Amino acid sequence: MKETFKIKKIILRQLQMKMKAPFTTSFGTIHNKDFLLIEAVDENGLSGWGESVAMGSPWYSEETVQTSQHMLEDFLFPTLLNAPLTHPDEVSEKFSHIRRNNMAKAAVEGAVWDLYAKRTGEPLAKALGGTRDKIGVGISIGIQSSVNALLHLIDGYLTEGYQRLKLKIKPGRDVEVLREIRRVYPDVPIMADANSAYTLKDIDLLKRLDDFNLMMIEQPLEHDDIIDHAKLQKELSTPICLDESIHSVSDARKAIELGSCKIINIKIGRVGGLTESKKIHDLCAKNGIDVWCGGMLEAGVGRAHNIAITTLPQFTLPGDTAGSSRYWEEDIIVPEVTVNADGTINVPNQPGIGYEVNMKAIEKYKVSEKVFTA
Ligand SMILES: O=C(O)CCC(=O)c1ccccc1C(=O)O
Ligand SMILES: [Mg+2]
Repeated sequence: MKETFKIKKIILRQLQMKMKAPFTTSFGTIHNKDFLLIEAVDENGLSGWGESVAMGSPWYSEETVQTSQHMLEDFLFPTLLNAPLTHPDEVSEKFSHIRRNNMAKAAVEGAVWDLYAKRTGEPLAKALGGTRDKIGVGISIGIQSSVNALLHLIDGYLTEGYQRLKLKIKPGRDVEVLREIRRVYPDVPIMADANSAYTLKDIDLLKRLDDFNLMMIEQPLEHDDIIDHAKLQKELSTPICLDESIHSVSDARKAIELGSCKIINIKIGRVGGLTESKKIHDLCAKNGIDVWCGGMLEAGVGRAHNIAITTLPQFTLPGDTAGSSRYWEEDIIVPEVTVNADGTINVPNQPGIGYEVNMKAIEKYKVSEKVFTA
């Protein structure tokens, strides 16, 4: 019989960390990262950790730090506290009567996965069915004030070893920028992420992107669309990757059926957790759809979860999980995440997420703290 366990206490901390450099996408600029950290404690006093990726403002998705806090405090924690569990897959089942709010759900589900793996004494990557001991990573670079500034950044990141570049684009900062970057770097793997900045009216411009031998174009059209993306994919030779449009394995199935994309970016928070991420991964593996792990400018706890999920076999393309020092003066885990000269990250083999939380750093960046008990 499987051992049952219960979450007896949850500590919810809000943190604010200043980014080393502001990060600009087509939807806006992020200077400070506001987020929630969740510590779920079992009957033995063992803790599991999760991180919410909802931002301060609803520009990438509808969730914010405050809406996540509301969902967690008023709906998700009460559902979970004291409920007998045998496996973390049961968490998303318990949450299934609550619509959406995937980032809030994923944050606490991630804490339960970490706790479960610590209880069984295995790395989270193994608990998830991961098979790699290293993962390949690229770098996502925000929109810069000039092409020269972008070239300077690219030079540094390629020297560090990152395996591919993801360049953020928006109308007016697309064809010319990519042409210039391709001129200097004819062979570097490059992808472009539009964060929904275009519509089908821009089809002629989007077709010109086929000239740049891009690995993919990520989420060119509306955040909730899969129909127009299917029309666009028929017109482009560059593969379309969906990010914002995919919230569940059911969304993924429909997008694949329609031909809306050839690649899916899995973000644990966007799809409601690790269990749903695994389901999307398995569906993509069956259908020959390449998968990679997207990033949400995570601090160390979220970064560790991204590393763990990326060890699954269908994560065939480099992800956005860069090293801690790309974002932070000081991260909230020990050791920090570092990237090898060949653009890989070593997957930790300690139990759970495999990194210690840095309580001193957490105290330093903490804005508020609340404790919930069964
Ligand atoms: O964490 C990273 O480095 C990736 C950053 C990134 O591209 C991103 C950051 C915030 C919101 C959306 C996105 C995105 O992938 O679209
Ligand atoms: Mg994206």
